Parts: sequence; structure tokens; C-alpha cells
Amino acid sequence: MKIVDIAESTRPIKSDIRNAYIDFSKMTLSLVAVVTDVIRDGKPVIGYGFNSNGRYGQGGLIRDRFRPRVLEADPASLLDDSGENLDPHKVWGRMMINEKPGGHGERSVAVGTIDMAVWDAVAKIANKPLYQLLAERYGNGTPNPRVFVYAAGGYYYPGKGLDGLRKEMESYLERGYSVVKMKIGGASLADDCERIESVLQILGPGQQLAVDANGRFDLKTAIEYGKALSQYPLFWYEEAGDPLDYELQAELGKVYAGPMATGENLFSMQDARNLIRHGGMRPDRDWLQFDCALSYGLVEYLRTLDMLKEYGWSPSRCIPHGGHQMSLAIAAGLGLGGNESYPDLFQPYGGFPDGVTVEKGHVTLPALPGIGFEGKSDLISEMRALAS
Ligand SMILES: O=C([O-])CC(=O)C(=O)O
Ligand SMILES: [Mg+2]
Repeated sequence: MKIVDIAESTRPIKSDIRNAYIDFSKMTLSLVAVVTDVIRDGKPVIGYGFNSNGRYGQGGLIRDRFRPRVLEADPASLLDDSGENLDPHKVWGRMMINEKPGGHGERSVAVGTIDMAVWDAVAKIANKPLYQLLAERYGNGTPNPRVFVYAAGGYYYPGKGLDGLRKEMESYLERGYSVVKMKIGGASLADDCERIESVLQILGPGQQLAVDANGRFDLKTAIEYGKALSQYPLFWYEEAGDPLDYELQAELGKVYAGPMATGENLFSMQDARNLIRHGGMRPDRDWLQFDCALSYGLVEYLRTLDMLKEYGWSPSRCIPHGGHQMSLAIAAGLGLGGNESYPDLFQPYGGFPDGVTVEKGHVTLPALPGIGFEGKSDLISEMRALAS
């Protein structure tokens, strides 16, 4: 068998929302199809992937470097021992030939996007859900298709007052979520506290709020916010400072006793390891949000999980950024703590297969071959249009 083509298309996921650092008025992503010559039900098996919000499409890098490297490889060199399926680790190694270490930039997004499509193809060729394949190969053998999900939103938006924010959060709770997340750091501390309190008022028993500063704060502001936030029972305080400022994170952890979360903008095992080594993150309460779709894919994420284990961290402390089905499959297969979800944003890429509902803050994944994109009609129709 072999990969016969890798198609890429850059698609808009723009909206008028704003976090403390960027607006999404020009946001795009790359949609990728990895076409194989394996025939199932009379049609070639095609794996699909895309990158998460926040880092834009990567068509240039994919076309200039990663696609030609894979297509120019000896097809046999990309296969597993059976010779009947791809080995994602070998495809990854091929993509990364002649790439120096360090300085991960956004090539990690291009590679992560293709890697997602490769795993989708591999699980489809094996004719099983990716979560099942992952549990068998790298986990304890038995997946848990019931996964915790939380609703991310609460963005700054023109004309959106406290009422609008509350209505948004109420609608997530009505849809079955138990944890909701909102942005902070794009207004004054006093205004943000007012916004937070207006959401806390609508939460019932067992429901919690997380807040996300998107890396906006210097140390002084991070600590000022930390002191103010300490009065609230928050699910977590996310990305207070620059994602690469490990000392800031460690200093914050000395004064902020509640749970902290970070990691969505760390794009390699080595960066994640620096956070664990130097960021003062606490394995008994903090959360790690590394997102494979932005950080060299699942091949690299497996290295990150191994690293975490070495440092005494459970995979259950990981709740990835990005709201995509790839991380849902990893969560179900390898016991992550859950996954992000954006109920009203970045469609059709985020979300769940049709008919999957959130109950008590959890979804139960259907047993679809691959990542499960075929179960989401609006998404799979875009994907099929790309590959044809
Ligand atoms: O607003 C964004 O860039 C997305 C984000 O931080 C998140 O989902 O945690
Ligand atoms: Mg975030």
C-alpha cells in the first residue's frame, strides 16, 4: 500500500470574537486529506486532518516541505511490520528529515495536521475507532469512550455586555456542560471580576467556571489577578503569562493556590518538558493543555505523555486545547482528563459526531472507524470535497 496524495486547502474560521491577545477576524486553518491506495467498500481509504484555531493555515509549509517529502519516499519505508498499513512514526520521521531541532515555530502545526490525517487513515485501514487502536497499542488495552468535555467561549465581542455573557454560559449549561470557560485579561481587573461574578451567579451545584488570560499578563499583573481570583472557586486560571515564561508560571504558583492550566502554545515535547521542569506546575491540581494538532501530532504527543510519566504526571492531568475529535480519541484511548469543546465556534471543524450529546459534562464517543469524522455530516462533506 502507499500514500498517493496529500491535499491541503486553507479555510476560513473567522469570527468577530477577541481574546486578551488576538482577534479572530482573519483566522484560518488547514484542512488536509491523505489519500491511500487501500480500497474499502469500493473506495480509497482517505485520512483527514486539520489544525486547531489560533495558528492559521499552513499550506505553504505543507506544499513546500512536508507533502513532497512523504510523496518522494520509498512507499515501503513508511509501512508497519505487517506491510499492510502505514506506520505513523515512520511517516513522521520522513516529514522531519533535514529539520533542525529547536525553534519549533509553526512547522509543528503543519506536521500535526498531516499526522492527524495519517492516524485517521491508519485506524480506518485497521477498521477500528482510533481510540480503540490507541488503547491497544499504547494504553491499558481498554478504551473509555466516555470523556469529560468543557465548554469554551466567553470571548470579548462587540456589544456583548454582562447579559450576553450570561446568556451564552447559560446555553452551555442547558446543553449539558458542567464546566464553562470565559476570557479574562482583555478588560480591566475590576471589569473582569464583574464579568466573572455575573457568570458565577448562574452556576448550580457541581458546575464550575474556568478563566483564560491567553498569555496576556506580566508577572505583576498575573499575581494581581491571582490574588483577586483566589476569592472565587474557579476550575482553573489559564495561561496567565507568556507561554514560554516558565519562571512567571512558577512564581504565580507560589501565590495562587487554586488550579492553574497552561500548555496550548507549547509545540514540542521539549517545550512541554521545560514547563514541567521549570514552570512550578503541580501534578496534584494543575492542568496541561498541549494540543497535538498544533504540536507535531500524536507521534510527538506520545513522547510528551512518556515524558510526563517520567516526571510523575498522570495523563489524567491533560485536557488538551482545540476542541477537535482527535484529542477526544486520545482522551478515550489513553485516559486523558478530558477535552476542550467550543459549542458555538469554529464550525464545522470542532464538536462531536451527529447525535452525540453532552450529559453531566461528558460525551460518549460512537464506535466509528478512524477518528470519527464520518459521523459529523457538515465536516465530512467539506473533507470529501477536498479529496475528490
Ligand atoms: O482564544 C483562543 O486562542 C483559544 C484558547 O485560548 C483556548 O481555547 O483555550
Ligand atoms: Mg486558552
